[in-house]
Amino acid sequence: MKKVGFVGWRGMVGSVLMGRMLEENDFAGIDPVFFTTSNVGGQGPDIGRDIPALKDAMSISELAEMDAIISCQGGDYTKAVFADLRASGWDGYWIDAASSLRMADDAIIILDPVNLDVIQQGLEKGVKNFIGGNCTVSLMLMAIGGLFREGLVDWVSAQTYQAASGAGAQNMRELISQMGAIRDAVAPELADERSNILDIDRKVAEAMRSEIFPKEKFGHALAGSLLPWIDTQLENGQSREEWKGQAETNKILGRSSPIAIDGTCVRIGAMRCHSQALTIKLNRDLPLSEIEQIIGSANSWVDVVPNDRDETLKRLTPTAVTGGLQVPVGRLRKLNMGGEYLSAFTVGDQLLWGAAEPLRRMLRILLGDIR
Ligand SMILES: NC(=O)C1=CN([C@@H]2O[C@H](COP(=O)(O)OP(=O)(O)OC[C@H]3O[C@@H](n4cnc5c(N)ncnc54)[C@H](OP(=O)(O)O)[C@@H]3O)[C@@H](O)[C@H]2O)C=CC1
Ligand SMILES: N[C@@H](CC(=O)OP(=O)(O)O)C(=O)O
Repeated sequence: MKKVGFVGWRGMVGSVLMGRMLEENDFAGIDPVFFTTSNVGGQGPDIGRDIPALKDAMSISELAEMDAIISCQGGDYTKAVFADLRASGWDGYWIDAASSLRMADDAIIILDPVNLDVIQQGLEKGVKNFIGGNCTVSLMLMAIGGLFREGLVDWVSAQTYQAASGAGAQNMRELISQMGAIRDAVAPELADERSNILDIDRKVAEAMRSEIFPKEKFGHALAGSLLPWIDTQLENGQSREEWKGQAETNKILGRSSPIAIDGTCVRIGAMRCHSQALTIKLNRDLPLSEIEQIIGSANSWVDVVPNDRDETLKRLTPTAVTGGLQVPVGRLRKLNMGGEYLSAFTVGDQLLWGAAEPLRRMLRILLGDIR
């Protein structure tokens, strides 16, 4: 029985992880120990069997008793304990949803349907740090990993439509509050079918620009609008989210000669699904049917949606995809620029493949259940 410590299990990503682990009976093969930063001695989650009281997530000696630790607690927590834990001589497996350790030389970014070979080679070499990738990058690779696997990609430009969940649980709540505030600002006019739409529009804009509009978390109106900047500003003009596209994709794929990936990352008012419009420069002019076959056979979750209006609107939206592991990719067509220029649109649940799912699967890899 492997002792596995869980930190951050009651947060948003952690709760999704717990739900998936229960669905997949992942607790059966391990001896789980739950940690907390706020409620030492309290009750852990209901996993259908007795578990010890919550342990102190800041205690290096208690963490050091674990064979593996899965953290969904966030980057600040990782920065606070990881170095001290390793310095104490702890040699267990560290599996983390936070970005802090992703680009470290002694860490592998985990997305096993795409890079199981890289993970296995790392394990053979003694790598002990396995970090979940950025949600946008992971979902892009789940969608078009087949094209990378076949060596067909010259470059990718990704224009993203990212959900509120990527900014955190409180931001999801704020998005809904913003929607409510907009509706409340024009409730009488909406109830009157004869009211003037331009009056409604003016009142909505006034409400969204007003001082009392709920925007503490996002800093701006997201509902009824969009925010074309995610994460911090870099000197080269990219946002950090945009920078992650190339850096993490190439690390996940284990490439020494990087493939160029770039685009504009945009926050929109979806709840937990990130969408992306991809322009892919192929190095060969392959027939679309062959491209669809390569994309669709890359893993068990990618789902090629025919480039048909009704099918697209039924299957390729955040509403259709939310809460599911399938990663649909559609709008596949050659662009006017030429036969090597492919357009695609993909949607994925960023709390599943974008956060929790690679972590639980890494545990299964360590247990020898995924190979
Ligand atoms: N949100 C996302 O889309 C993604 C997030 N990540 C990473 O995962 C980390 C955690 O993200 P996320 O799950 O969104 O963070 P949350 O804020 O939901 O949870 C983090 C921790 O906050 C504490 N907490 C305090 N109040 C509450 C409350 N009311 N309900 C639940 N937990 C509470 C809990 O710690 P305790 O029990 O110890 O008090 C919890 O583990 C991020 O910092 C990021 O590094 C990675 C990929 C995607
Ligand atoms: N930055 C992502 C969410 C996230 O947590 O990313 P990362 O794991 O790279 O910090 C978003 O806002 O949608």
